[in-house]
Amino acid sequence: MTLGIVTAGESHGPALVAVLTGLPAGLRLDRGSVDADLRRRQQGYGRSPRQQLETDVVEVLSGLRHARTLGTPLTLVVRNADHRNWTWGMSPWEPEGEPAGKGTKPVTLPRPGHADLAGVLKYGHADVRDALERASARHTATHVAAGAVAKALLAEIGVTVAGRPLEVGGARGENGMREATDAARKDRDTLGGIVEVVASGCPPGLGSYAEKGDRLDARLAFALMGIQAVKGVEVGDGFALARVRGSEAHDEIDPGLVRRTNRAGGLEAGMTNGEPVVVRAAMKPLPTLMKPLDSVDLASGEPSQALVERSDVQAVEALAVVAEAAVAWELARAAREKFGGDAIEDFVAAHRAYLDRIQWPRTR
Ligand SMILES: Cc1cc2nc3c(=O)[nH]c(=O)nc-3n(C[C@H](O)[C@H](O)[C@H](O)COP(=O)(O)O)c2cc1C
Ligand SMILES: C=C(O[C@@H]1CC(C(=O)O)=C[C@@H](OP(=O)(O)O)[C@H]1O)C(=O)O
Repeated sequence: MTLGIVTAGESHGPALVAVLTGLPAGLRLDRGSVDADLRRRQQGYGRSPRQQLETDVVEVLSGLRHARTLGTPLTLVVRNADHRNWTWGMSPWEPEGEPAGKGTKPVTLPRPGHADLAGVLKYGHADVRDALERASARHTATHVAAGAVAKALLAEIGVTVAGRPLEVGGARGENGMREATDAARKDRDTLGGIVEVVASGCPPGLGSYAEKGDRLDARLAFALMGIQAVKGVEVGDGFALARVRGSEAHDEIDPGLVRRTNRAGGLEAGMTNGEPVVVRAAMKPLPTLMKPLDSVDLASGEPSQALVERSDVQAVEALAVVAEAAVAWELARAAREKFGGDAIEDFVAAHRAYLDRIQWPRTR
């Protein structure tokens, strides 16, 4: 038994969709909690005016009745309010009438750092928009909705997951991050940053060392690296561990099987070890600059400048929410693999029986 997800949808198309499989029946979902996470993802200092156009809320098309899962595919939809400005430009069928609104002219000025150049070459598109629409991080909205479902499942076994921004453009602290954002906006530039996600309450033994695809550290890295603009992932003390000795790197074990430190970020040999899971993700500066970078016009082959669109100056707070959802999803997937069950009661009972077997948590 495992969780599966397929998402679809373009940034300015009618809607974004996620189909989730492998959920147990009887899991209670709270619409307000899903919408609250969608709202958190839209917030953050430095977001684009697009966020004023959108009020992301979840719609459910299947798999849920009276707020309880049916154990069948759960279909989540988040509509794009901005689509009303793109009905001609993003029409799924041959557009009718005269070109109107946005997206009517082909984009031929690829932005360094975005999907634009490799996307048109790979798929044979004449219009960069055909690549950027799906590459856009807009569809992280559906992953956040899925993450809210995963968090509801994890809550049944006492696991909580929380993401937060640590740095924006090298600056720490709320004021520092805001100042850095304001300075970049003034210079018509963009920033990246670092986020951290901590999951508490995981029992030892989620994930496995059996194959590399089973290793939870590898799966978390994949889940985080799969988010747009994430270029580095760190588990626990990560890169810093490479610079210290073993005596300073590992987490010694005390009676009660607790650790004095958590440099491993709660993961050893691809498994949770009972300590909080701690992972970080590094985001590069966003590719759409108001002061555009040099590029080439694909229509003429002549030197030019990249497409200037509205853009976030930075989206690190949004990334913290998306990364939280990604970690929640991977942990929920590992928990489904370990505890199984068609009904939520079976899942919870299997978790309880496991804790009883390993006598967790241990008392000193
Ligand atoms: C929450 C979020 C918001 C983003 N907003 C923008 C944006 O407004 N402008 C932009 O150029 N890139 C934005 N990006 C990043 C691009 O989607 C990303 O850089 C692009 O798809 C290329 O993929 P890569 O950076 O992973 O190579 C955002 C990413 C995330 C996670
Ligand atoms: C729409 C969202 O993020 C978008 C992600 C994005 C990109 O290139 O990734 C580019 C921008 O799109 P637009 O040009 O429509 O403003 C962001 O606003 C969102 O997060 O909801």
